[in-house]
Amino acid sequence: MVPTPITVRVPAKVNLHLSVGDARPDGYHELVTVFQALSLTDDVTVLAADEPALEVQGEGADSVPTGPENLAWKAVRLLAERSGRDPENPGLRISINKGIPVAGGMAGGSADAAATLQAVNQLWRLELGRDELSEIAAQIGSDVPFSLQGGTALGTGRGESLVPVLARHTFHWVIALDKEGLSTPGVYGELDRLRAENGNGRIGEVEPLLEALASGDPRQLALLLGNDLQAAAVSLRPNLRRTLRAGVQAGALAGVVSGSGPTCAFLCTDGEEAVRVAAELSGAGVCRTVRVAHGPVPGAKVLTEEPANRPTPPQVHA
Ligand SMILES: C[C@](O)(CO)[C@H](O)COP(=O)(O)OP(=O)(O)OC[C@H]1O[C@@H](n2ccc(N)nc2=O)[C@H](O)[C@@H]1O
Ligand SMILES: Nc1ncnc2c1ncn2[C@@H]1O[C@H](COP(=O)(O)OP(=O)(O)OP(=O)(O)O)[C@@H](O)[C@H]1O
Repeated sequence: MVPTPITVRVPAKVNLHLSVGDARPDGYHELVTVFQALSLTDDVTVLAADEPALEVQGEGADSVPTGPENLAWKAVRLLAERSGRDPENPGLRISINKGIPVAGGMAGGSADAAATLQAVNQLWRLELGRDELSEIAAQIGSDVPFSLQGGTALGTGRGESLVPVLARHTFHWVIALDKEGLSTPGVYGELDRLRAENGNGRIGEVEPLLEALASGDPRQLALLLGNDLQAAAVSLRPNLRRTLRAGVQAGALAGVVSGSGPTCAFLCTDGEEAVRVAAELSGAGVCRTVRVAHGPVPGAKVLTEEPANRPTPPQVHA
């Protein structure tokens, strides 16, 4: 019997706190970060097929590679090797429906890799547990374990070592997408360059932010959002300064560049206020598109409903 296709929904992430240490000998930077999974999602469907194929639809689909460099194929190769299948001909077709901005600092490719791990684990009945999947996820990329786990988590090492964090209540966000993406290694490289030139501007300790998350008060959390990569992203994309200012002028409590950027995330007092801020920011003409989102949401999850029933995320075109 041909197994039924498996669809997994997987969230974007924002780093509420991203403290970047020095570059390590392996080229990675030591991080202390707090991830939150947001309600912008990709759906990844995996089904058995004679010829391997990968198709991408949705937000930014044209700029996503469909060949072996797609992180979803990397996930398949690792699971095939582990289960004694041919990594070059795994007998799978993958279909990705993107709602997460591509190259936006929201872990879009990592999300698809995490979703593929979940889907193929189920399709091939591998019965790999959470820890095993997490260990494979870390071989794909630093953000992939968090895409599997979701929620709110403290990440250390290169970001792959996770512990869940208590976050009371739901937080409401406005997400401003820029015209083009930024390269993650390029932004880390720019931070190294800026630090060599100007010394070590670093955000503070993570503990006050963890307390704000536990209190559930968005006003307290807003004061503590911070990202060491922000200066580097702004240096490479100076228009982000204007976007960050415009979000706060529109009524957000605070704004921060998401991960390596160029997406900016604005924290708002509640859901209604987020919709209002999104409309105003959209009218300011500083970014390509504005979305509203909330978090935390769960990590990669097999969908029991039909993907056709997927709710359309609220979207405001700038
Ligand atoms: C910016 C963040 O999104 C914040 O969560 C992540 O640090 C990036 O995670 P990612 O996209 O999964 O990154 P990876 O695929 O693991 O690494 C891509 C490149 O980013 C840089 N990189 C990544 C993670 C890290 N802790 N230090 C780094 O310097 C390295 O140049 C690396 O070659
Ligand atoms: N499934 C995928 N979806 C999107 N991009 C992918 C995928 N697989 C590989 N890529 C490549 O990865 C690059 C970065 O895309 P991605 O959307 O993961 O960036 P990002 O969100 O900035 O990543 P991160 O926040 O993890 O640093 C893209 O330009 C694309 O070439």
